[in-house]
Amino acid sequence: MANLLLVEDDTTFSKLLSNFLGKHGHQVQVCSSIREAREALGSGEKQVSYDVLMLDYRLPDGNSIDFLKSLRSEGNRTAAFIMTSFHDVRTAVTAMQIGAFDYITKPVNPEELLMVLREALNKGDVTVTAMPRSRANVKSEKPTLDFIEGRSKISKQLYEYVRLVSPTDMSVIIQGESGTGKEHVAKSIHRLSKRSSGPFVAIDCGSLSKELAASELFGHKKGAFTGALQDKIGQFEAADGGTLFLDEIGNLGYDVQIKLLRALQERIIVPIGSTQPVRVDVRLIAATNEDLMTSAAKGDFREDLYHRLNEFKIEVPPLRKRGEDLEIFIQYFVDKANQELERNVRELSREVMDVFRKYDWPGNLRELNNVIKRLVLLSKEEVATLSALPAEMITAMEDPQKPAGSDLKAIQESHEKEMIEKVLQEVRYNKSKAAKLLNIDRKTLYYKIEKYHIE
Ligand SMILES: Nc1ncnc2c1ncn2[C@@H]1O[C@H](COP(=O)(O)OP(=O)(O)OP(=O)(O)O)[C@@H](O)[C@H]1O
Repeated sequence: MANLLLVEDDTTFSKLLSNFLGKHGHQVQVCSSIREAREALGSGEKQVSYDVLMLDYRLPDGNSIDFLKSLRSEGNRTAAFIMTSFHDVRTAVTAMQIGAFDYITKPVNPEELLMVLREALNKGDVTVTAMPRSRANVKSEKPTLDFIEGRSKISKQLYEYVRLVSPTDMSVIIQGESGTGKEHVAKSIHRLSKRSSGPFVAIDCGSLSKELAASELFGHKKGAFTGALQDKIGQFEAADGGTLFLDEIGNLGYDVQIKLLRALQERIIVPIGSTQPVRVDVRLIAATNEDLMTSAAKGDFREDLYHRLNEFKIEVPPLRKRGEDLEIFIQYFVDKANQELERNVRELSREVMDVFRKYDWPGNLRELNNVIKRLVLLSKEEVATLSALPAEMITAMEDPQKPAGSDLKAIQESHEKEMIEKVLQEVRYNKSKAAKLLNIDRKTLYYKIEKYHIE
């Protein structure tokens, strides 16, 4: 039996859901707003712990992504998943970056809900999936080989770079949208490196609170701060002789960035509260889904650290640009889901394949994996048909405006480009004036002019 916190403002739906989950032996605390959820979670000594948080995306007093973000920054690591209507899927994708375990689309399919819940319970809280993903790795984890490279030109180039940089000791930045497989690429680099018999330690910087980040990375001495009840080894030391993978590195605070730079330059770290430097031999791989150059230009990320990390950069392409790979990945995920869920789906109907080819997969491989898992779970026959896809996905495909209108990033960028061009014309290409009017610094403006090929 699990202890669940359900935050959902649709009372009919939350009643249905809690009855259903109750029948499956779970205890459900229902709240209809963020304020109520905060009360239910308690604080300090009165903190109540839950096994899983189930959050509706839109709530009367805010959205659950911001809510989860603030919970994570307060150190709450309870496994969480978000329930959202199809139109919010992109937002849900960002939720995964901040440590939501998964998302499911509404209307919620009961079998799918139980599957996601089971997986969340198996993984436990995100201390087990994020940082401790590293702790489990401390003893030289052999990265799993359960991945495929793909055959498209862009994938071939990706793995050519991987093979090129692996044997060196260069720091690497892996850049790519959420769910494209950056961690997989990092593991491949480790596996092909001279350090492969050493540990591969992965840390999700997005789920580290500001207060705990330094201690997680560099360790601390007993009594260094309230709550430091004993000495703790940081992940840098845990990765000694191997590879340290920092996912979502852009989320590290400025102070930690300074310490990180020192660790990279001098190959020593100093645990919090200690005066004793510790020598470490670690190769660093960092992943990001934002452009660190822009963050550096904006002053959010230290430029010196950026250059130190950027000895080699690898771009992991979004799924929509991987062409023929889509089919290979579909087959791979169908086989995997058949095995996991004890199903026997041999193929996807032509209509399903059509939808898959037209869809632009904002959540990339992770989203494809999730959609296929659901499809396989709901398909009792050998051929999976449209009926097992979320209805909203099909509607979106039938809407001719959809492909052009759904890529939020593309829309944003095109607006940004238009605005920059307009302002530049207005000030007769005086870049200082333009930067002032656009409320960005000159460096960022130059960067964007280059990025958008503005003449
Ligand atoms: N080459 C691959 N072969 C098979 N599965 C893959 C491959 N790359 C990624 N995946 C699967 O896709 C999902 C996302 O991969 P991964 O976590 O590496 O992405 P990411 O880019 O690091 O995500 P995030 O930006 O959220 O940190 C995982 O379930 C992973 O197993």
